[in-house]
Amino acid sequence: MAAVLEFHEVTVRRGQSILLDGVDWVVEEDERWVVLGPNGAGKTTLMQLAATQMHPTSGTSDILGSRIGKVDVFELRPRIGITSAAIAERIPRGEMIRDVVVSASYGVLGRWKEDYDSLDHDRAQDLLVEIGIPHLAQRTFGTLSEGERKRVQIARALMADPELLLLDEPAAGLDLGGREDLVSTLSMLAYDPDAPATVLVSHHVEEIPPGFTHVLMLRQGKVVAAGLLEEELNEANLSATFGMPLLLQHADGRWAARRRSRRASS
Ligand SMILES: Nc1ncnc2c1ncn2[C@@H]1O[C@H](COP(=O)(O)OP(=O)(O)OP(=O)(O)O)[C@@H](O)[C@H]1O
Repeated sequence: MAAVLEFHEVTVRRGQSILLDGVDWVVEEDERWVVLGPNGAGKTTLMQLAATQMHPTSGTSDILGSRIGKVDVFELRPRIGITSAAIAERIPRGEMIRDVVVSASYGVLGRWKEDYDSLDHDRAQDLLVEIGIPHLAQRTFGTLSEGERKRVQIARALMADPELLLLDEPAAGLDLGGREDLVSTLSMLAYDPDAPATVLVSHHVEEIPPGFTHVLMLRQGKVVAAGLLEEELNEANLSATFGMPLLLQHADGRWAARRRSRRASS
């Protein structure tokens, strides 16, 4: 199995701050990773490296078989699908949903004068069906709920048939129903053998979709644990990652965590 992402001793420094500190990480093509960590742990920095938007200060980063720093990243980027709040902000509010999705095949945000052929439109429509929102094709982005917008972004990220899918906090800001809808969509993708290698960033174990296989846990730029979810996602690692004693439950493929009560831990 080929590695789609390979970080070796990756460190990122900005002035006196160390954003990531000696990170080793390998993602293979059939794996679905969740990256967990508290605010400021370095998750966004890690995603920027994975998206080829940043170089390590030291160490090496290989994405889709190419060493970052020695390759034209503009050739790599169309092979990577990304959803993030920053990208969502740049989607024009008056854009029709089918155009938000189809324009990803040209790597543009906001339709201009490109010609898309019927194959592109068919693929965009198929993705909207797969993500569960075909009825929104004629709506404009500005009229959608947060949960609907998140799903449009996932369809858009899949449009160019990427080899690596990066989802930066896709459930942020969703209500309970929206989160559950999104988790089940991501779970469906996780179980699809044709879906790309996927990395999902989250603050919450409740957002881990069934079918995800691996976890990377970060605290203060350092890897606390990385490996198979069933081995590495445990109370000791989660408590060390979030810096407090946590109880962790796992039932029906879903995870839940809460602070261990002081009485129970004494
Ligand atoms: N240019 C910079 N100079 C100095 N420090 C920075 C710079 N950019 C980010 N940081 C710091 O690096 C740390 C990691 O930031 P990052 O955004 O990667 O964390 P995160 O895990 O994504 O956090 P959150 O969950 O809050 O989004 C933070 O403490 C942040 O303040």
